[in-house]
Parts: sequence; structure tokens; C-alpha cells
Amino acid sequence: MGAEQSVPAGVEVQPAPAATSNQPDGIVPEVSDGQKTSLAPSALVLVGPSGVGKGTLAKRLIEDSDHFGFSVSHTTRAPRPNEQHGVHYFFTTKEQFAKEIGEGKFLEYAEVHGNLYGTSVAAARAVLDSGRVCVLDIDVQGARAVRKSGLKGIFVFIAPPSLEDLANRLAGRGTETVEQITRRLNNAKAEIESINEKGLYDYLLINDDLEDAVKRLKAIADRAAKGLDPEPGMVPERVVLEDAPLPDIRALTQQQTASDANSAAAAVEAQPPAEEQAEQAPAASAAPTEPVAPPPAVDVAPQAVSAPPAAAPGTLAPTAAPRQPTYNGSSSAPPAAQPLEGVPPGFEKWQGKVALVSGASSGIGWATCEALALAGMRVVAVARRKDRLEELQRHMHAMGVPLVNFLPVVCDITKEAEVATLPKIVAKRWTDCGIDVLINNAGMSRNDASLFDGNIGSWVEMLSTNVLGTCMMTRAVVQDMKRRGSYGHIINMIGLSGHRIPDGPQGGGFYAATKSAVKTITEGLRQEARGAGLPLRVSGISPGVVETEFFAVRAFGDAEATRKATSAFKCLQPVDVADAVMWCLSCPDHMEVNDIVVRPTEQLI
Ligand SMILES: Nc1nc2c(ncn2[C@@H]2O[C@H](COP(=O)(O)OP(=O)(O)O)[C@@H](O)[C@H]2O)c(=O)[nH]1
Ligand SMILES: Nc1ncnc2c1ncn2[C@@H]1O[C@H](COP(=O)(O)OP(=O)(O)O)[C@@H](O)[C@H]1O
Repeated sequence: MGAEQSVPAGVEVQPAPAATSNQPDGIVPEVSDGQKTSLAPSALVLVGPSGVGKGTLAKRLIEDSDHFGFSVSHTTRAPRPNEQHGVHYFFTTKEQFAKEIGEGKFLEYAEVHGNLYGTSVAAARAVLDSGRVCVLDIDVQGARAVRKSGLKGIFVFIAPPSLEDLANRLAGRGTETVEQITRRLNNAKAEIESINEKGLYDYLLINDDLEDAVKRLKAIADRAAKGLDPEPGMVPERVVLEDAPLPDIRALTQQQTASDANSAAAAVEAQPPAEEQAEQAPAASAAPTEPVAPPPAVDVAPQAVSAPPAAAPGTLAPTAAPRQPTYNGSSSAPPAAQPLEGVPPGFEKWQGKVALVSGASSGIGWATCEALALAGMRVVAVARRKDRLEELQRHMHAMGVPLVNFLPVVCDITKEAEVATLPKIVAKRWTDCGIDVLINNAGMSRNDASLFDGNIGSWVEMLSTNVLGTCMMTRAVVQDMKRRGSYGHIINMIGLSGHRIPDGPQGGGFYAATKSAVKTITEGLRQEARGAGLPLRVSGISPGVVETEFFAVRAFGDAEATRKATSAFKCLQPVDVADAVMWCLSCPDHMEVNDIVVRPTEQLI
């Protein structure tokens, strides 16, 4: 690994193309000093998403052989604790980087994850001049640019076994914040998609078992050292990636803190009970469309929990005798899309249609999922807590809901990229459908949100979930309805706090402000729909005190808080609110319920 001062002094540099440039002039002669432009591969280009193991593999290769040297890149990102200037990167400023771009010092450069990175001609030359193969660890844009530059190299795309593995490695490395990891993971899918660019890569290497991957990389690198061309056909014709919400980085990072790096990887993958494993969808294949010899296809498994295969309704027998549902509908297991005893009159029109419920892991969301599914809808349950969704799935199964009609999806509604994938996941699961009904139920409060001296983090959390989350979910679903030309119903859980500030010393003003916003947004959405002449119907539901985890969440997980907040009088139950949802949906087409305000009879304010 060369240091900047080891670059031969007085080297004349020609203007280099930017990452997107197609201009090969001067690059090959530049690197080989215009003397001996070898036809043998002079570079081994490693590409792949952040955290896949490029650095680890490159290090092993270079440590174990004298034939390879690392091209030290320039970057504007801050050094990590163990990184040394001139060894891992040349750390520089944006201004200096821009100046050197102008001076044509870079063979290629690109903006990656918000920072600039570039391979300087000098760094590459320092390795080549020492007679070694130059190992580049660069991003996809850089790979395209090097390909076009004419520098002869072997290009290897390094892929993770799955997005979940990638997330684990990023979290396990412990060098980035949750936000930085999320950004890297958000970019990973597009980077992995680049495998399908014809002629860009020579090899696809899945970094599953590290020792095995090192061996395979060494075999490829050996060809470069011996001046051999890459073998043809080592990249599948086509790799298909599953649309999937991205793994929950925050949860992974928390697990990581709680346990050591090795055990974290195993902890994420919760297993459903044995009898349900038979119903699992096969691991999302992402296989190439045509069978191809190794290397194996990239398997980017969806995060949807225990998604059953799309079998005919009724083929999945319940494991337990159906019990009385908590929603006051039928007590018998309903086959899909059959009129059910106890279904509110007028609800028949929704049977077989798709409803998506956010905040489905408990309380109102849970009860609403249950009511909708028992009334014959296909239900998409969205929440962050995977274990709770698995629990809900088991519950649905026990209630006699055919699991072909149930799709649990781990998704954080405050994450734009995750929300954007939801309609695609639904379309993949039920190819003939889209989301017809959206229940924007997810919402939360914190008791340290006083307007005097509140925690700004809690304000942000409430705004992101209650307001922005609701808007992003609405936008994603309305766009999907628009694409299909089919408009259904959106119901927002406004809450009584959209109408008044709750009493008590909790500092509920900020929370009430977010809920007032939801009330206004509900009416705004209705007006937009009417203005555009669209048949979308929009409703709000504003319950008072409901016995749910809301109070425990508000008290940062203190379960006792729920008991205290709900013991003064007989509160509403989640099923009462689910009833209101069912009624809204059951009203005739000419009748749009705009807001249902419902309190426990004894509630004062
Ligand atoms: N185009 C280009 N990309 C680079 C260069 N050096 C590093 N990268 C890429 O920039 C991305 C981020 O690198 P880094 O900040 O070290 O993060 P890490 O990949 O998560 O360890 C990775 O995809 C690297 O391959 C370079 O010189 N040029
Ligand atoms: N095959 C593997 N299995 C498990 N962990 C791996 C494997 N390869 C690399 N890692 C770990 O993943 C993390 C990210 O690797 P790193 O080399 O920093 O990735 P990159 O350079 O591609 O960003 C590191 O903690 C590394 O030890």
C-alpha cells in the first residue's frame, strides 16, 4: 500500500475523466508511464455494497501475496478510528479534492454515500510501477469509469448472501452511525442491480463463508497476476432481486450493542413454529432466470415475516380449533372471499380486496387486522417488531384466517425507502391486486415532550411517525391506486387529541399538535381527491382512551403506565375502534364518514 510521498516526484499527470466520462485518452499510457502498455490485466477491481467485505478480502489477498498492491484512494469522508492517512485512504477536503479534479489528478472519482472518493493516477501508478497488480476497492460508478478508461483489469462484483447479512455486517463493524448504515443499505440494492449491466463485471463472488470467499478471490486474482484474461460466463445472465423492505438497522444495531458481533448475526432470524415452517415461502430466490453454473445467485431475502406461498385459499389448515374472534363477527373459520356471518352489511364489496394496516403489532392495529381478515379481506400488517408480527400471524392462523390472505411486513413507516417498497411487495404477493384500503394507524407519544423543556428527539419522533409517516404511507398508496386506476378508502387514526389537548402533566401539547395535523391532513386529502374528481374516500377516527400499549410507549416502555392510565374507568378496547373502522368501510358509496369521535362513556376531557 503506497503512501502519497512514495509517488515518484515530478510525474506528469493528464486530465482524467470523471466517473461518468467515456474518454479513455491518456489513461492507460498515463498509468504505465507511456512506456509499456501491457495487455495483461494490470488491475483487480473489487466492487460491491458497503459492508460486503471488499476491504477484508483485499487485505487478505495483499497480505498473503507479493503480487498485489492496494491503490490507496482519496476521500473527503472523515477517518474512522483505526484508519491511517496514506494507508487506508488519503483523507482530504472537498476543496482540495475539487482542485485536484481540475488538475486531472484522478483516474476516476465519484460521489458515494454523500462523500467524494477517487483513484488518483499517482496511487495506481505507484502500485503498477512496483510490478504488482493494482487492487482497486471502488464503487459501481468508479468501476464503469475504469472500464471505459481502457485500463485492463479483472472486475469482480462482491455480493452479500442476503441484505440481512449485509445489514448485520454493517452493524457488526460498528464504524458508522445508524443513519450512515441506513444510507449505505439504501444504496445497496441499486449497487447489486448493477450485476445485470452487460460487460461491466467479469466475476460475481458471493462473500458467504469468508475463508471460502478468500480462496475463490485468490483463484481469480491469480489469473490477473499471471496475465490471463477472465474466464467467460462467470456472471449470471440475469440476477433478479426481490423487492423487500430493508432490514431494520436500528434493531440490528441495538442487538449488536447487547451482544457481541458474532451472535448478533444469528439473533435476527427468528424462526416460526415448526408447523408453520412448511408454509414458508421458499427463500426469495433472486436466482438468475436461466440456470447458470456457480457462482450462486444472489439471495436477497425479503423481510416479510413467514410469508406463505400463494396457494389456493383454504389449503392451509389451522393448527388449532378456531376460537371466538375478539372482533364480534363470525366464530367460524372463513374461507377467503366468502360472505361471512357477522360481517357488517355493506362490507361485502371489500371481500378479497387488500387492506394495509400500519402499527399492526398491537392494540388497535392488531384488532383491525383481525377484523378485516375475518371479514374476508386480504390483510397486509405493517410494523417494526418482527416478533410481534410473527405472533399476529400465528394468531391469524389459529383464528382460521387462511394465511394466503395475510402478509406481515416489517417496515418502519418513517423510512421513505421502506414505505416505497410496500406497494411492490403487495403486487408481488397478489399479482392481480393492489392496496385498496389503507389504515394509517401507527402513531405514538412521549411523556418528555413538554413545550417548556421537552426532548427535541421526542418531538422529531412524534412528527416523523404521526405526521410524516402518515403522509408517506398515503402518498405511496395513492400513487399505487393512481397507477392501477382504482381508488379505495383511506382511514386515518386521528385520535381525540386531534380535537383537544389531553389533560395531565404529560406535556401532551406537542402530541396533540401532531394529531391536529393528522386531522387537517385527512381533510386536505379529501379535498385533493374531490378536486381531482377521484372516487377515493377518506375517513378519520378519533377515539379517546383506548386500552393499548400507547401509554407504555409514552412512558418509554413502562408497562405499569398503561395500567395507571386505563384504570380510572372502563376504557375503550381496541376492538371498539376496529368496529368503527369496519363501519366506515361498510357505508354505501354515496356516504363518506369524515370523522368518528368516540370516548369511553366516563371520560371527562
Ligand atoms: N469510485 C470510487 N469509489 C471508491 C473509492 N474508494 C472507495 N470507494 C468506494 O466508496 C464506498 C464507501 O467506502 P468507505 O467509506 O470506505 O466505506 P465502506 O465501503 O463502507 O467501508 C465503497 O463502495 C468503496 O468501494 C475510489 O477511489 N473511487
Ligand atoms: N464472509 C464474511 N462473513 C461474515 N462477516 C464478514 C465476511 N466478510 C467480511 N465480514 C465482516 O463484515 C464487515 C464489513 O467488511 P468490510 O471489509 O469492512 O466491508 P467493505 O470494505 O466492503 O465495506 C467487517 O466487520 C468484516 O469483518
